[in-house]
Amino acid sequence: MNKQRGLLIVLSGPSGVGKGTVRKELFTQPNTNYEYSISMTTRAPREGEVDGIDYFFKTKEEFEGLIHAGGLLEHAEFVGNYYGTPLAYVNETLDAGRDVFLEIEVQGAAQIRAKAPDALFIFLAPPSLTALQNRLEGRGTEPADVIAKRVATASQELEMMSLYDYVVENDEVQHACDKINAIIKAEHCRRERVEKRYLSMLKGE
Ligand SMILES: Nc1nc2c(ncn2[C@@H]2O[C@H](COP(=O)(O)OP(=O)(O)O)[C@@H](O)[C@H]2O)c(=O)[nH]1
Ligand SMILES: Nc1ncnc2c1ncn2[C@@H]1O[C@H](COP(=O)(O)OP(=O)(O)O)[C@@H](O)[C@H]1O
Repeated sequence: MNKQRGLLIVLSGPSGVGKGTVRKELFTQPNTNYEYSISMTTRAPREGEVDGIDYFFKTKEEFEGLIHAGGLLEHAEFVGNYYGTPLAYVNETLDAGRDVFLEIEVQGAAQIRAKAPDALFIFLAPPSLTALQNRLEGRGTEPADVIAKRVATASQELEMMSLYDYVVENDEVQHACDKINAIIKAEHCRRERVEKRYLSMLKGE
């Protein structure tokens, strides 16, 4: 029998909710069987960010070239910059039977839902809008006007929550990680059960 294709896991949510923090924590834990897909962006690197680890940093022209060449699974413009997921890496990894973990904003997640409805969609939600604003201010990576734009965008992003398979509140990082791992495990069990049922139906059992 062919190796089962990996599961595409999409973690999304508003800027500042803690997606990056939760994702990094998930990847420090043993027994994570998923691979992180490093995104492309035209945003300038923040202090300490490394090309090829945090993002593949691209010029606007390079990014637009990738869009036209069909090199991205999804892409979106977020507060003045492009962000996108490399298509070849995702397909190759899934075809090799390994799960792929994307950490992206909501417009990109909606594009993936249209193209790959069998992906697993998890929305990371803040305990409150005030907590979200505090986290963005506390991170200190953006000036006040950019924070204001990100908070304004967050209200629209939160409205997309109901389109996701699961909503996980990021109250405490470890708690959010435990919930995400439990969801992924449960999804694998569900898929195995569906496949078994389908195979036995094909065999006429
Ligand atoms: N659509 C899409 N969004 C992405 C991608 N990579 C990152 N993002 C999202 O773009 C938004 C801005 O990212 P960034 O500037 O790094 O800020 P931060 O995530 O708040 O630290 C965040 O919501 C990211 O999750 C991607 O490949 N595609
Ligand atoms: N559960 C949490 N409780 C308190 N602060 C958090 C939590 N998760 C993340 N943070 C903090 O919030 C800020 C934004 O987190 P980050 O991971 O950069 O968000 P995102 O990637 O969604 O934009 C960071 O300063 C981070 O340390």
